[in-house]
Amino acid sequence: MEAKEINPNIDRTEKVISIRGLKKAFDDFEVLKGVDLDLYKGENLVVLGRSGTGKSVLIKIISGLLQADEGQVNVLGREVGNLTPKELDALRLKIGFSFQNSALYDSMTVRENLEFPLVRHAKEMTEADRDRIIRFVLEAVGLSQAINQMPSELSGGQRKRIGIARTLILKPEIMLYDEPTAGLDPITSIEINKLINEVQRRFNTSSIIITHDLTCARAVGDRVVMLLEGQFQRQGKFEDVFDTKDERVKAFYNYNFID
Ligand SMILES: Nc1ncnc2c1ncn2[C@@H]1O[C@H](COP(=O)(O)OP(=O)(O)OP(=O)(O)O)[C@@H](O)[C@H]1O
Repeated sequence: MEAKEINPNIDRTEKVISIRGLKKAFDDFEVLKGVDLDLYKGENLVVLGRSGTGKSVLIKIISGLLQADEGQVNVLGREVGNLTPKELDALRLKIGFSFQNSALYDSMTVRENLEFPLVRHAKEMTEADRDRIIRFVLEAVGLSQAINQMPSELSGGQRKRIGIARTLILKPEIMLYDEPTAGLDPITSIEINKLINEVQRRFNTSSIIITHDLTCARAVGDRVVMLLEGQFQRQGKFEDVFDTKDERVKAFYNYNFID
């Protein structure tokens, strides 16, 4: 897979997420030991790390699903830890989550799955507008023909696309992708990587992509950071992150390309 052509439209004067000194422990197990992180407007930032290093904990804290023990977590100009539940709900509407399992409702058609967030959060919208937006996001993910299908009739890659369409429907400013290529074959993974880049360009989103798939990291990351032992040890362009004598980083790279 080709390396990412860095998005020329990144605005490095505007941070959509800014984290300083973030710490999080569960009982006496310190998962995040003082993490600093900035996400710039229009940027795709990949967070790499082995299983259990705290990548999911990080995005749960960003979205207010978990409380930090220490540190500042600023998202779209708001300090997440200080928000009321109502303010947090409003902030979350600006964040699109693409979950590992796509989180579709199996008993609803694709159209109904996409309609669901609009019915909940854009109650005043006319049916014609809803229909137009549903068709627009389906076209954006390349699945216009699936509108009346059930999720069970779709492949893993197609379900992932519908999951992404459902997050796009509320026009998020930030996208959080949790292991977007997990469980997908290599060709479908490449298609999802392309889609992540298309979403970035077309919807002008800023994204955090958490993954341990180096092909994905290389294909979608304008910048890559590596979470190791509770801190970001390396950051930069994909090639720079792995241009190191650090055995832990080299082991991660070699393991990924073992097969
Ligand atoms: N609510 C919780 N209570 C207790 N421990 C937790 C909780 N959430 C996460 N952990 C622990 O924090 C550590 C980091 O978990 P996390 O899910 O963030 O890992 P990850 O890097 O996303 O890994 P994976 O790639 O496997 O999803 C793990 O050891 C996990 O057991």
